[in-house]
Amino acid sequence: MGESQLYHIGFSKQDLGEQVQAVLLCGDPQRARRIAQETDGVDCLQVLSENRGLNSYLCRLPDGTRFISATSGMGAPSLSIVVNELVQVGLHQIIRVGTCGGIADQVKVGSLVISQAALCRQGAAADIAPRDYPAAADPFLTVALVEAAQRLGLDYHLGVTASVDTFYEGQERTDSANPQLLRSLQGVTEEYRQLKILNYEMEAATLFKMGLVYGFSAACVCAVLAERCSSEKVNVEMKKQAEEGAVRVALNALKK
Ligand SMILES: O=P(O)(O)O[C@H]1O[C@H](CO)[C@@H](O)[C@H]1O
Ligand SMILES: O=c1cc[nH]c(=O)[nH]1
Repeated sequence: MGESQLYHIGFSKQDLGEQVQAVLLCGDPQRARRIAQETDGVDCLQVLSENRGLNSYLCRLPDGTRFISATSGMGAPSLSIVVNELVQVGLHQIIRVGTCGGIADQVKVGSLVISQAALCRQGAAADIAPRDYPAAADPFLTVALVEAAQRLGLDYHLGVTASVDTFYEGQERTDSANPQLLRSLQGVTEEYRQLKILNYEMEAATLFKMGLVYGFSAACVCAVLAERCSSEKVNVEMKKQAEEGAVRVALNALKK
């Protein structure tokens, strides 16, 4: 690794060559790879790094738009490191392309949630800004995602996301190694449903606070893989199709 390459993401500003501003950022490294190498209309110009499984790829769309497809890893601590380094190499626009569990009744498996803001139950975010600092997405980039979903005719919901630090306890799952939830977490999903929160995921709120504090545009589109008010299960049969919808929306929002 050369000296100017960032320690975790494993590439430097120089590796990007021409101007690149946007990143599609996924928790799953294989989703980042599929966007770059298996998506119609995406030309993968270079594997930038696979350091620590934080895969990143330099890509080009048919209209010439260059972007990076990259992995944040799961959860806010990993995302905070990757995003900090992406900003250091000059990236200004970060769209999280994730998966989530639906909370609101209308948020069904296979649909998409575009987050306008997030409830932040994330420890890492407290190292970025005070706890009460807003976790709001960039409005312009969020509208670009909404317009892309409309153009593509995909089923989407726009609203508030709950970003939490754990997939099991924090999302009120009891079918796990820890069936005994803290009293403070018992009933939290129903409380969020009543607060009109749309979905659970694990990175958006910290990304949004970082965007506002560091001065880059942040947005998030997630594919819905579970309906948490009726089940704890992730619907693996629908995963590929739902993820492809989120990827198409993000790519469509990037076009010049
Ligand atoms: O599919 P990704 O982008 O990883 O997002 C969701 O999936 C992971 C949990 O399964 C968490 O990272 C959560 O936010
Ligand atoms: O239920 C889910 C599904 C995907 N990702 C989450 O964080 N929760």
